[in-house]
Amino acid sequence: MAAPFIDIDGLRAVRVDKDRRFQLSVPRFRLSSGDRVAIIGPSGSGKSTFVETVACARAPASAVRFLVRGRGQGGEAGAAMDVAEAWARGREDALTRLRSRTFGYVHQAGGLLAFLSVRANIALTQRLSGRSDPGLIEELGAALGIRALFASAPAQLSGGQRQRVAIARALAHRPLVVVADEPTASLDRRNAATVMRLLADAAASAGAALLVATHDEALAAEFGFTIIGMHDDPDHDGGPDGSPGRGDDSVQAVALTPFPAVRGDR
Ligand SMILES: Nc1ncnc2c1ncn2[C@@H]1O[C@H](COP(=O)(O)OP(=O)(O)OP(=O)(O)O)[C@@H](O)[C@H]1O
Repeated sequence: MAAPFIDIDGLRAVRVDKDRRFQLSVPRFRLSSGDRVAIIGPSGSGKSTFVETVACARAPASAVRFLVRGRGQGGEAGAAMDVAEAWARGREDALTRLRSRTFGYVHQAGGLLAFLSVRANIALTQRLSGRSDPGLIEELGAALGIRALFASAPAQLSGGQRQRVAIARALAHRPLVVVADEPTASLDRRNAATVMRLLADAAASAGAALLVATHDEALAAEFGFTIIGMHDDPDHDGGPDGSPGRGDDSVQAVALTPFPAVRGDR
């Protein structure tokens, strides 16, 4: 059995506002090729914090183990990188390389660049990762039904069309892991189901793992996602950094439910 792309034990992420402190604990999380996982929870429960941390866009406060098996120079799945150590040592270049080659990111409202055409938006991830592949851009355009929109500007598209372009962009550099943060939040039910289907199919045919943050558990269940929820963390007892302990109203502490044993290797 191949090693997982993401391998996390005992991760803690912290966000500090003026008078409030939010802490997320992740006891264990693994993501392997072909996995389809949905992080479910109400607004403010830490879904974005989790997926951004997994995608190496946000530094963890601490982690017992945080390994990401990224793409090597030639595009193959390479050796695992110790992401917690890379953050701790300020290895920005290594983290940037890992992000641009390994992850494809779909933002809530598409996150397209207004001054670039649809085609140039899709090509962006290939440029950033140094993997030019015009043929794949054409293929994705056809598969996602946006080929006719390539010369358009993002402002000319509907919300559903923008999300399709965002999906194409997230897959154009052949990432190992596709991360989508509330990809259907701004869409009506029909468009949300269409976008989720396209996202799931595109990730599956690319052999990528898919991690989605959503408040729509029914939609995630419909598309066969393994569902992981957020819950209040009764064990929160203050951190080693001198953070407040249990019973302090200024701390909201939540934990990611441990990954369910859905496969024999977990
Ligand atoms: N910019 C910020 N600065 C400080 N704390 C923040 C910031 N953004 C969010 N938080 C805190 O982190 C917690 C988790 O936020 P996060 O965005 O991860 O939740 P979410 O589940 O993704 O919410 P939503 O569904 O509304 O996007 C929030 O409850 C808030 O207290």
